[in-house]
Amino acid sequence: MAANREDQEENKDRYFKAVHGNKTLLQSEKLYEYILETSVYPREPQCLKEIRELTFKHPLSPMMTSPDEAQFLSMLLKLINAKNTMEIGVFTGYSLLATALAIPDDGKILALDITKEHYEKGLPIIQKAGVAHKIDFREGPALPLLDQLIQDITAIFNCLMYDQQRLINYAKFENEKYHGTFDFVFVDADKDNYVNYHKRLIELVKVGGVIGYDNTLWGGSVVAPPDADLDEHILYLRDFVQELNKALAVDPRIEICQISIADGVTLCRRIG
Ligand SMILES: C[S@@+](CC[C@H](N)C(=O)[O-])C[C@H]1O[C@@H](n2cnc3c(N)ncnc32)[C@H](O)[C@@H]1O
Repeated sequence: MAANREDQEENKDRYFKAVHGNKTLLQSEKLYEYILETSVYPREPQCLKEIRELTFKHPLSPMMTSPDEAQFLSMLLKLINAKNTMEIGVFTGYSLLATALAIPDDGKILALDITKEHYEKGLPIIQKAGVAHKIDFREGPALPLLDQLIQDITAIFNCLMYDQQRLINYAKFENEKYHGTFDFVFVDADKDNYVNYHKRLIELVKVGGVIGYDNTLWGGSVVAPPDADLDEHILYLRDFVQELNKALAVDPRIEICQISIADGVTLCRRIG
């Protein structure tokens, strides 16, 4: 019986690690499990649970946004009344579905991912949840897609300006044109491009809007000593995450807040 209980505990531990990977910075996995079991899973909508369970079978499942972070983002979206949103890095769609559920019925999510392959796995669940109409998924590397978006917005404003230039104050319009339209942007993709994303997103998010950068503590590696024995992939991206954190800390156009949830998420509220 005792051996059985030990086996069960060991299986539980193995399951926990397989499922959650390194998705917590908490000292104790038991504490993390407590948070999930007490506050997150009992409140998790059935469709999110389905997409989570589907994703756990995927070999890349540790990439999924953690359920406690998704719950946090969902609350944040409601607090700021977000309606027009963007997500960079969709994977199977767990954080995307959490966003789609949190915004109003006429809300929008521009969802960018380099591949549609994983999104297509989660899509039937998103459709069944009745929120697919809020999602505009675009496949491709996000950086050129953002550049195109900025070009399109500029072209629309230029047309408007041409039509209306006798009626409005040109200088005022010129200032307004980049003042962004997005209430919220969640970035959870290629870390080596985060600084490049920030250069674009700061134009696209509205003043008062929020950009959330995921993985900004990068498994705690941001404070690892130079001779630490880190995985090559972690080590390579750590420099980019540190560079981003430094850049955000001194950017006068935003207020920031580093949230120590999951792998760290930095919220940036545009103020200018
Ligand atoms: C950490 S996963 C996103 C997890 C997702 N937020 C979730 O809740 O499951 C990162 C995603 O970024 C995508 N990605 C990587 N590089 C990209 C790029 N250059 N442009 C767009 N998406 C990219 C990957 O295809 C992957 O789906």
